[in-house]
Amino acid sequence: MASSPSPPPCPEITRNGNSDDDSKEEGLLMIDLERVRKSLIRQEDSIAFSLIERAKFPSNSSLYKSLQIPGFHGSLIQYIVKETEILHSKVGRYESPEEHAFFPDGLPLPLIPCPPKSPEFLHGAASSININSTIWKFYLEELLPLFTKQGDDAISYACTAVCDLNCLQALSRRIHYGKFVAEVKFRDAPEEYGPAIRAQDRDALMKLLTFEDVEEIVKKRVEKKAMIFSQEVNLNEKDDGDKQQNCKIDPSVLSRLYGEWVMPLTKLVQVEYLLRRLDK
Ligand SMILES: C=C(O[C@@H]1C=C(C(=O)O)C=C[C@H]1O)C(=O)O
Repeated sequence: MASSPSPPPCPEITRNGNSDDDSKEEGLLMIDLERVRKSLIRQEDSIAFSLIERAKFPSNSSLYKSLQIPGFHGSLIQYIVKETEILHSKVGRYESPEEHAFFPDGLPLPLIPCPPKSPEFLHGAASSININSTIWKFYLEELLPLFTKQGDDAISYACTAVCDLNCLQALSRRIHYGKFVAEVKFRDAPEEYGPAIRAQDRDALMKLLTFEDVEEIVKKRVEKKAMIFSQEVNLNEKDDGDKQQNCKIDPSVLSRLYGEWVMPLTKLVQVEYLLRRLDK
């Protein structure tokens, strides 16, 4: 990945995190966790819509098989994602600590000027955490078969791949947002996290950062969002029919996606980040 200039901080968080007034800081950091959670809630919309868009196309499995492209070894999806990331890197996408490439090796530096440096919100170790290879694998192998119809239309591979790219990027952004979640949790209670970090105790960290009641709410909310966002909208109420049946995507897939992958992987990112949070 491009190494300079250094990434800008998350603007929402830094505004409050820069306070040097200790008496105010505690209250502000509580707000920060709320802000971070708000961002996660907004990202649910992006994930739900990206899956609904991908569900327009059949599985189109040829897209994921190796094929002959001059100068490239791999599948069409790999080619499209890799080339897109090269372009995005040239315009500074990966200078943001919220963005992570699926093919980070050898990305070009930005060709355009980047915003001026400001203090970073995350610990420097954050940039070494990238679990996109895990996200890539579960998305292609386990998630796609759950919400796409089996079949190959032979004509819309490129459009299908663009939808896959949007899904992958939305999932990656959400899961790696765990770095920000972990940072605000640490700043909020360094005395609780400190001993577990020094002992490099993964289980203790996982316990500290887990809120099961929040996770249950998240699963219910994403299922409801999937149902509302993917309904056919009719102006005549009598044409509404069975709302659940007319969905473009099975709403329970969203709840499963969050329960089995998104939240466990967000927590994995949080643990990985915290383990390095006190590194010098
Ligand atoms: C993200 C948080 O940390 C954990 C992970 C969650 C998630 O990924 O949605 C939800 C609750 C927590 O167990 C949080 O506390 O909001």
